[in-house]
Amino acid sequence: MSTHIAAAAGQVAPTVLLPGDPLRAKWIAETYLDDATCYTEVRGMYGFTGTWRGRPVSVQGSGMGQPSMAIYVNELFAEYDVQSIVRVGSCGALTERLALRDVVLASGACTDSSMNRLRFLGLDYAPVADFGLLRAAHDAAQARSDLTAHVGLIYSSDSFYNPRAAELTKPLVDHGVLAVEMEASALYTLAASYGRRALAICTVSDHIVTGEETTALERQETFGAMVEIALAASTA
Ligand SMILES: O=P(O)(O)O[C@H]1O[C@H](CO)[C@@H](O)[C@H]1O
Ligand SMILES: O=c1cc[nH]c(=O)[nH]1
Repeated sequence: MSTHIAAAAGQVAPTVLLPGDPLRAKWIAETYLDDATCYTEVRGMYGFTGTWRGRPVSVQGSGMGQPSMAIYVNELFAEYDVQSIVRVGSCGALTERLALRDVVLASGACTDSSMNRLRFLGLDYAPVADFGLLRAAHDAAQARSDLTAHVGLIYSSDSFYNPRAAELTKPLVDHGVLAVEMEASALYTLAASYGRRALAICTVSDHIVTGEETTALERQETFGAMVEIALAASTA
């Protein structure tokens, strides 16, 4: 086992879906994977491995925010030789171009986090998605008539509650940023540093402009379209 994941060597699949919410991980495993077994419950951050259409797939909770996510992703890449990680998250829409439950395929991620700034000695690094995963996810999304998918930039914030949120997000929105969440930027940077593949797919769970929102149970159990796109893209 690694420091925070109780799996033995070989128990984690090369392809991992990564929701922030460990109960969304459990729901994904129970709903989509065949023969799923739980390989870790450490800190309640569940991880499961099963198969999807005959291909081995794991689903691992990451917790909220880049520091928590980075613990799991570092261990998945370094200790379990994971090759591809697709985050399946929720996000807040920053523009009326998006509607509640739309899906965002994050081509790149801006951030207010100091994690990249420290890694790159103060320089601005541009964390981007793996193009193959992004293209496959876009193809899978385009094949569906039940959702609207957007490809574009998102904002990975260290703060869910920020008294200066409107002031900080305005220039980002003015430069095309679609939505806010809390993990993609560091995920893309870690994938680049390990030479692995990563993509963040997020469903709009709340709308910062209109004030609409989903419930906690809906965020846990009803974002299936995003999961199906992630499974199709990561096993293509
Ligand atoms: O729904 P998840 O995947 O946790 O993602 C979003 O939800 C959490 C905040 O409520 C943050 O982790 C944010 O990135
Ligand atoms: O980080 C997040 C996630 C969902 N919704 C938000 O407003 N922020």
